[in-house]
Amino acid sequence: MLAPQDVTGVVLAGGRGSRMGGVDKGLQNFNGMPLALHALMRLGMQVGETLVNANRNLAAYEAFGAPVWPDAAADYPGPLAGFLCGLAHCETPWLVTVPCDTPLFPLDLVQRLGEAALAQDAEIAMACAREEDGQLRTQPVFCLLQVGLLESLLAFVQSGGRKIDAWTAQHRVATVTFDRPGDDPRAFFNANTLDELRRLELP
Ligand SMILES: Nc1nc2c(ncn2[C@@H]2O[C@H](COP(=O)(O)OP(=O)(O)OP(=O)(O)O)[C@@H](O)[C@H]2O)c(=O)[nH]1
Ligand SMILES: [Mg+2]
Repeated sequence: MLAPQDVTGVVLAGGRGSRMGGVDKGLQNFNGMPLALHALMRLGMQVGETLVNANRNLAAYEAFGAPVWPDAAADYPGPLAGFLCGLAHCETPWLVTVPCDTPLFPLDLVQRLGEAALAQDAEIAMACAREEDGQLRTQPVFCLLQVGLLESLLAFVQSGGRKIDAWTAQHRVATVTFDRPGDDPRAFFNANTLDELRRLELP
């Protein structure tokens, strides 16, 4: 088993939130608490250290109590910028990423990704789950990464790469499907719009 103290968790909150009208998505309330704080608390139970990657309203994120780091480049190159930021500030052998907009993600996310990574001697473990349309799809923003991948990711992003799957395909990846009896079918539902956010709040 991967020991929680060997893992740093980063909450990805550095996007533009354009489908939400340009608001800072991580600071929008979900059941009365900012989305990114939900993610941070859920992740904090599963790992030794946590970080937040955000590019706006840094003081609001700092109030959550974890270190906050913005992207090194200010041009919003996408979620991989958050992976880079997390790897650059990670002091443990593994980093796990979660987006700020998926507040119901599994409480055993890190444990199951870690088990698969170790069992398959993988450098990366990625979640896979059923979406609202019923289709199973990889969930590339839920990723467990060996910290030594920083150089590889830096080279990929510097050469213009933006797609998570295109980068992870260069490495040994274990895919973990969260589709067991007892798994919450809504665990990976995310909120891209305010409507989706209100719908996620329903029981
Ligand atoms: N650091 C960083 N994170 C990003 C960037 N773009 C997206 N993300 C994060 O990656 C995750 C998935 O991205 P999206 O769901 O597309 O979120 P978003 O980009 O804020 O929203 P849209 O602008 O509507 O696409 C979210 O947790 C975002 O915060 C970026 O340029 N930099
Ligand atoms: Mg986006």
